[in-house]
Amino acid sequence: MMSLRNILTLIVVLGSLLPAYWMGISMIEKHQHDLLVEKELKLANSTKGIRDTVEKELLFNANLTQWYSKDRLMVQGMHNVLYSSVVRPKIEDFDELSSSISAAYIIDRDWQPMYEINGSMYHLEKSKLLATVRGAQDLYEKGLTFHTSYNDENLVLDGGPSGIVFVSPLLPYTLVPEAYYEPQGYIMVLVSYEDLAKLSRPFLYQQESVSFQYGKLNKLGYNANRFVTYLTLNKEGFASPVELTIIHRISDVERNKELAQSKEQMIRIIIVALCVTLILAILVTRWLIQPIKEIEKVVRSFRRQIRPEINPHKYQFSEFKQLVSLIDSLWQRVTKQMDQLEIRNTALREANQQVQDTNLQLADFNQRLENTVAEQTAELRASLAREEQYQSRLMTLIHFSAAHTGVSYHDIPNVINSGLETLFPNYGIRFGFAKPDSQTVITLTSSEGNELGYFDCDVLALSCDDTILFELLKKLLHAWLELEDFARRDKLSTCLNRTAFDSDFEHAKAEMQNKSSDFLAVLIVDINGLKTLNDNYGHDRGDTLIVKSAQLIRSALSDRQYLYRIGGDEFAIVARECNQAQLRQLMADLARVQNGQWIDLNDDEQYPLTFSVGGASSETESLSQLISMADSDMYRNKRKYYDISDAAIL
Ligand SMILES: Nc1nc2c(ncn2[C@@H]2O[C@H](COP(=O)(O)OP(=O)(O)OP(=O)(O)O)[C@@H](O)[C@H]2O)c(=O)[nH]1
Repeated sequence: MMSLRNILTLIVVLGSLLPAYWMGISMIEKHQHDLLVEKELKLANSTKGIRDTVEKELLFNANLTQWYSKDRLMVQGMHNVLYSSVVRPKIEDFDELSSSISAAYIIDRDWQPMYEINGSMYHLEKSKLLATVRGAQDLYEKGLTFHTSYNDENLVLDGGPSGIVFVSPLLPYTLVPEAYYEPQGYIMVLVSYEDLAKLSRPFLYQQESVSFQYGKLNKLGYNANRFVTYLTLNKEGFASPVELTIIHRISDVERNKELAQSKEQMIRIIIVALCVTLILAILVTRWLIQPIKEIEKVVRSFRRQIRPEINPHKYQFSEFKQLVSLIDSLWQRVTKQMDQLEIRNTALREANQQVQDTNLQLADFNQRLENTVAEQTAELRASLAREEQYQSRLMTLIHFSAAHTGVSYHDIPNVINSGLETLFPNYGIRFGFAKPDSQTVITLTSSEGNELGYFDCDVLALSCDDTILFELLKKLLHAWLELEDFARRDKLSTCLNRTAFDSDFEHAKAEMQNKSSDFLAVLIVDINGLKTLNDNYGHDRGDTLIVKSAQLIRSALSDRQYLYRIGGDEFAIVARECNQAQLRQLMADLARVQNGQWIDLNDDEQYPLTFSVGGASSETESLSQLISMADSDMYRNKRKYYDISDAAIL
């Protein structure tokens, strides 16, 4: 932003320089115009000066010529030995009187050259000039002066080769018009153009020249560098007026140089005038802006919050004094009000700080409250989700436990495992009727001690909810499996019953056909002499025999070999992975376990516990023939038993 000081400086400087500049330009233009006029005037004056000088000189020379032609001593000296000695001094005086006479000849009445000044009589005698001037004899006899031009370099020894010639007859008489005279001789004066040009030199600039032509030349074409004037010299005693063409060759270079020098001088003067004006303008500006600078100082001081020292004598103008005084009073009022405002602001800042502190505390409290609410909400949401998931799993469990209808016994593990995968997808819990080879087996046992099935499950890995859910599942399954087991169990012997045998044997055959097991063996066991015991000691004793027989048979079996009571005193064993050799071993074991076995009838009576065993393995028999072959084998062994018994009794 421009300051008032700069604008004022600009106005003063421009206001003073611009008029001076315009005035200077106008002066230069006027001066140039004057110079051009002066140039024309000088040119005209030069030409006039040349013409006047030449005219004056020629007139002077003509006068001298005529005057000397009437000098009595010279006329007498022409043909008089006594006076002849005065001719030369006379002619020498003549030469001294005129600065422009190039040569002068004195010629006798017979046109014989006699004296010369700066000439050659020899050459004059032979020159055309002499012949020419002789031709004007009738003019001489009238006492007139003849004039012509010459162009012969030999006629003037020290001077120009061309010029004007004046010839006047030497007459001892006073001239009377229309009278005839007899010339006593002739005086011939040669004025060279070169000498006339020397006389014109003061009127010429360097590189300018002037030349002369005898007569009036009208055929000169226009040339801007040439100024032509005509001189007509008419004098009493001349045969005719002398006409001379003066050709002044002008040099514009020199004249323009003079103009340029004059213009340069004028410009210098104007520049000096402009500088002086500028200095004056600066001085005036400094004087004018002094109070403005003082006001600026005052304003800067106020801006720095410092009250300046105000000196009224530094201001030339009363307006500035009033302005500074006004600013000072305003500043005092503003300072007072600012102090009051500062006090209020301090109070407001403190109040604001308190509000901010309170707000911060509130914000902190809100934040903590929000965090607590968010945490509790998240916990609640998670709890609800867990509850929902738990309920969903419970519902799954309920649906699962309620969907037992129509499931065959051998499909039960598949159904249970499917349910386990749904309920405990992350734990890999498995269920089966066969005991797995694992460290984490959980056995499901019936209320009567029968093993209903096996879980392969790491209970410790289960979460609290999953443990509860698993226990619930176990209980539900326990009820289901116990019911199934009850249906498959013979009450008396606690062995599996005939229904279970039919089902299990069909399942075992199916496994064989699916190649999931190598061999299958079936054994038929029939108790010996049950009818006799029943008949003689009652059914209770018979039941005891059945129960103890079942216990003995079971003691000989492994985990993969199952015992079934398929008739009153008849049992069946289904043995998986059992070839012919293993079958023989099992039959041997069954024979071994019954050795020395009996039941007590009373204190001193016992009844032998024996049974006949027959078996068949799929290694040697077809599956469809296994039971009948085992049965046949058992009867064969029973007959052997009785044969041996009968033989012993007999
Ligand atoms: N105490 C008792 N007897 C039964 C039971 N079921 C069937 N019996 C009897 O068992 C007897 C079987 O007779 P048999 O087939 O001749 O058998 P056995 O007397 O052992 O003769 P062998 O088989 O040839 O050795 C019948 O008298 C049946 O009444 C039962 O649950 N309890």
